[in-house]
Amino acid sequence: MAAVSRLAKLSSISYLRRCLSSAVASESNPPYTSPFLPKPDYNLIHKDPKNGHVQWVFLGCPGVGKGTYASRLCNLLGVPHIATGDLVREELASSGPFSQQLSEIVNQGKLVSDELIVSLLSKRLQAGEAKGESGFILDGFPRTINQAEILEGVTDIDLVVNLKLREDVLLEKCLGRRICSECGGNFNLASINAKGENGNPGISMAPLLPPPQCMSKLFTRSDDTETVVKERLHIYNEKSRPVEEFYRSRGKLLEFDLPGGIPESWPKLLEALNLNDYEEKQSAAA
Ligand SMILES: Nc1ncnc2c1ncn2[C@@H]1O[C@H](COP(=O)(O)OP(=O)(O)O)[C@@H](O)[C@H]1O
Repeated sequence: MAAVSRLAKLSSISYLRRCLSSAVASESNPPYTSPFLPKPDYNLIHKDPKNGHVQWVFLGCPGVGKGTYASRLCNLLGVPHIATGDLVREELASSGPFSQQLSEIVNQGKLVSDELIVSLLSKRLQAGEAKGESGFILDGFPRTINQAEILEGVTDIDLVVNLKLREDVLLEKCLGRRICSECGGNFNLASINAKGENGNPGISMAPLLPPPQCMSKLFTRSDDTETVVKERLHIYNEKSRPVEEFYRSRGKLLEFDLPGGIPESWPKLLEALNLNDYEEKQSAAA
């Protein structure tokens, strides 16, 4: 973005480098190893995932549920959930210097410049570092090959989860999405019953209804209209789909086809991540 100087770009990228490498290099916390690397060390994740050494990325089309599943995993593993879409919306709401430009970009379903996203992400990491955070699950970043290369230049990502769902279902989910203006909770009013097609099974998802106290405070994201969602899906295919191949070729991509709503998908995702026992132990200890 023109308003962000090249110097600011360089300093934010170097800040990202410092933050991320300090999280990786801490001696008391040896680097986390993903169970999906070519030579997996399944023990590490079961020993103490609460040590914060999770450096994961969630990829997937708009509406697939990156935020829902990434935030559940973050709660389970005790690491921060960093969603660049949330950072963009916070910046928009703050009426700061970029908010006008951002609102035009977001409401057309386009991507914000790599420069500005890296700058917002760097600020978020700086704030987290000040609070003693380590590890992360990134949701919605990287979204371009350039962003993936910047990230690769500053730290090792252990695992990239690619959530997948049919495009007709993605559209219905985005149109049904509602957010509570008070608690920030994400809900969905859509009741999805998509028939099987091309040899693939049908898919059903029950609505994710808000509690009664949120009902009157629900709003729809301004970019969740049919035209804008279709544009976001188009941009995903053009700019973000290549990021899947970027990680696939590095042996870091875990493909996960969502079998249904949260009740069906969450246990299967934990199983795919080798975390099902871990959740049971956590609940027993709680
Ligand atoms: N990594 C990124 N690069 C560029 N733009 C981004 C990025 N992350 C978020 N955005 C902007 O914020 C908007 C909302 O992002 P997000 O909440 O992740 O939505 P989605 O449901 O499309 O995954 C995007 O459409 C885009 O304009």
